[in-house]
Amino acid sequence: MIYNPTSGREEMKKRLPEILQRLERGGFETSAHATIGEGDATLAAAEAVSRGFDLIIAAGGDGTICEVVNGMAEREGRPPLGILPLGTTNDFARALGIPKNLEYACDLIIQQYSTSIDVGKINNRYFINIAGGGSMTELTYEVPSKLKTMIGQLAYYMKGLEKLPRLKPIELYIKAGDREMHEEVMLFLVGNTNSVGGFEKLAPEANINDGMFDVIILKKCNLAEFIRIVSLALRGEHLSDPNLIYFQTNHIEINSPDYVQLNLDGEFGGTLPCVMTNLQSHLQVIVDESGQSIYKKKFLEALTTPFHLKGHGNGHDEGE
Ligand SMILES: Nc1ncnc2c1ncn2[C@@H]1O[C@H](COP(=O)(O)OP(=O)(O)OP(=O)(O)O)[C@@H](O)[C@H]1O
Repeated sequence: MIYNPTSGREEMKKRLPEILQRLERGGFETSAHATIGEGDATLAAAEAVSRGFDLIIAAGGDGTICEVVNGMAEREGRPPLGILPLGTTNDFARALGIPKNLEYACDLIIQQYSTSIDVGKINNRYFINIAGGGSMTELTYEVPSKLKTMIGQLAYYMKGLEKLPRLKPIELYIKAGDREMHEEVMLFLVGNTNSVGGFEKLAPEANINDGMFDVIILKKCNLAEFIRIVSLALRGEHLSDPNLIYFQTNHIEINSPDYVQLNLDGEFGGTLPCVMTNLQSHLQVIVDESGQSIYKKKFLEALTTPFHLKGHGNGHDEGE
């Protein structure tokens, strides 16, 4: 297990022994590595593959999972990946239906049912959820970790509000299949899953193993339009808006005369130009076999079992 002790609200600092014990009880012999800073999860994952571990668990936010995937993606004989979501938003875990409750997420890993997922390759790096650039996309790595520890998701909204008055368009040259574009845009997002930045309906058509990226480009607009489109996106009603360009592709090249930073799964990922290719079904990831999260199942069980009330059982509250 490769875990980031600083992810989200730093839960792993307290819960490591309990989590390892749960996995051991589930039949695993475990070894844990605490990351010490940027890039460490990538090195640890590459080493875990060469040492022949049967399973690698990434415990952290999307940034940590992405670093782990970067250590595994190129290696032959890579084992499946398990996820313990510990970040602030956990878009990737949400897209795969992996519960945020750590006990349930461990139980899922113990079941060891895996499915293959697409991985995005961008220049010489990899992403699992999203690559993007332009206004607001740098927000995810500008929010200080301490602030996220203290106030969670709210830290992103605060930073977003602070940046709103300084929105600026960028000039992009885009090539994807037969499509060639030259546009002034506010931002571009290349998604691998349907869940981005806590917006669960941003790319409703996205499928985790269809071999396709979902590309969303917001054309140059003013502040009022920007806010209107963000609120439409929250409801999943944004795709037909004339300010948006939306298409699917498995390969895209983006260039710009401007200095444009790239955001890969919530972390800084270099600058444009970039070439992105979708590596279909490249990685095995442990998910819920029935497609319904254990958390949801237990919740539904609790609703439909008349005597599943407080004081019944061992008194240990496993709910979220
Ligand atoms: N020991 C450490 N101390 C400080 N930073 C670390 C440490 N280990 C890893 N990191 C950094 O943490 C970042 C990844 O954080 P991660 O995405 O897991 O959590 P988060 O940022 O709290 O969650 P979210 O992305 O949902 O907001 C990477 O930039 C990585 O370099």
